[in-house]
Amino acid sequence: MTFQNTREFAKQLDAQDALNHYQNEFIFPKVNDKRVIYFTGNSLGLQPKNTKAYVDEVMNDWAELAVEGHFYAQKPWWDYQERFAEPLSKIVGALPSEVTVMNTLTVNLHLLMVSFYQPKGKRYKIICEEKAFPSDQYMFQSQVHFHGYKPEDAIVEIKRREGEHNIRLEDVLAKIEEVGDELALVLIGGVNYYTGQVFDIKTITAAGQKAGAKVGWDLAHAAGNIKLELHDWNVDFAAWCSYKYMNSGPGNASGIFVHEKHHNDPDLPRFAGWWGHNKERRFKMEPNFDPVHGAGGWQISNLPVLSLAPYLASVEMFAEVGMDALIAKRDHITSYLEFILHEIDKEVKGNFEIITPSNPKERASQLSVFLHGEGRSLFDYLMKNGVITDWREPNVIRLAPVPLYCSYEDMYDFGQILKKGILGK
Ligand SMILES: Cc1ncc(COP(=O)(O)O)c(C=O)c1O
Ligand SMILES: Nc1c(O)cccc1C(=O)C[C@H](N)C(=O)O
Repeated sequence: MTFQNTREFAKQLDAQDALNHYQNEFIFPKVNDKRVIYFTGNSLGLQPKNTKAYVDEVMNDWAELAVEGHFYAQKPWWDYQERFAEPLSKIVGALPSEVTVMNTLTVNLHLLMVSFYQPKGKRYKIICEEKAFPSDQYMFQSQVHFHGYKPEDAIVEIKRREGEHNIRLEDVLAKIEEVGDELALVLIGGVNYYTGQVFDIKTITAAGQKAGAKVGWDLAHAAGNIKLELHDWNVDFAAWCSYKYMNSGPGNASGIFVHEKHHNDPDLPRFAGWWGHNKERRFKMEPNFDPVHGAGGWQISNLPVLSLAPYLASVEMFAEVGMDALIAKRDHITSYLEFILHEIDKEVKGNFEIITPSNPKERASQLSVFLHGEGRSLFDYLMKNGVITDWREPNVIRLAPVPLYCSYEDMYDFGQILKKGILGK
């Protein structure tokens, strides 16, 4: 399709967009009395209008039933997490028994590393991506320390080549081969938070496992954003947060995936708690731990139902929309945004550099743009004029045109505001 940088054209695309009406299901902040153009769903998704009803339901049940709500609430609290199995398994391409919701992302990755990072003899190294999200870097450092290794020896980063912004698949595979029988774990962000690069999860997982390692994924920027087939790709484990593309609210609960092949492994260590104990016998208060079969066996504490309520509202919306429809719009609107950026760049004789891969197979709902020659004042101008984006040092803005609530007209409007911000200076 040949794109045009006009309002009429953008409106035409909106009129043809089957997901366009979903923007009415969300609450947008306002700037200058106008709803904002929201590009930061990769950091914190917008609040869906129906979320409040899910939270109110728990609040009302708590008020009316108090402790009895565990068993007699409209959605009883004691097995509230089971409502996620079906819809969430579809979002991440898993069997229902392979997923559950609990804790928060970094905590879950630590807990999964208890099971899947078991350094022994010469096999103790972890491969991760260079400049992983800082929380992951701190996690790797503290995990290898905990096991008595030195981070500079045990953590192997896959580097970008000189002058390149993204990591090449061939370099990941070469590094796995090079580390070989010293490799205990590969753990990478499925979508890089800074560049938006999507990794080839299937190929990397197979290569890591061929080298004798376990392979896990941090799917913070992937869940609800890219097509995942975690079961078929034979991924050992994964975890994600729910507050970005899945719109569940600040700091909210995480999801985990543990492949079926590990469900009956008696030698797998894990940190246990009563919510991972045999569901039928949980309240018998027995002394010996008998894990729930499946990912549920990794649960520890009873559930933060108030934080799961918005997440449940979200997964039900995703089940209704379906990942295929979301992804079709995601690719189209991201390409339209890319086109707008190129057009404005020409008009202002600028020097924008989109550091996200241009190949649609290697990117999802994010374009990260190096604004050479521009400073933070441009970002401030955008924010003051109703474009919510984020700024990452040295001068990259990240733009996530989330398909559930961004419109093509938003992309056009953004281009006009950007142009004014640059030429008006
Ligand atoms: C890739 C990645 N990993 C980990 C985190 C940290 O998540 P949390 O604070 O929920 O543990 C984030 C975002 O905050 C992230 O983008
Ligand atoms: N969770 C966040 C927060 O509480 C404050 C600021 C940012 C965040 C984020 O989630 C950042 C996000 N992981 C990122 O990709 O930058």
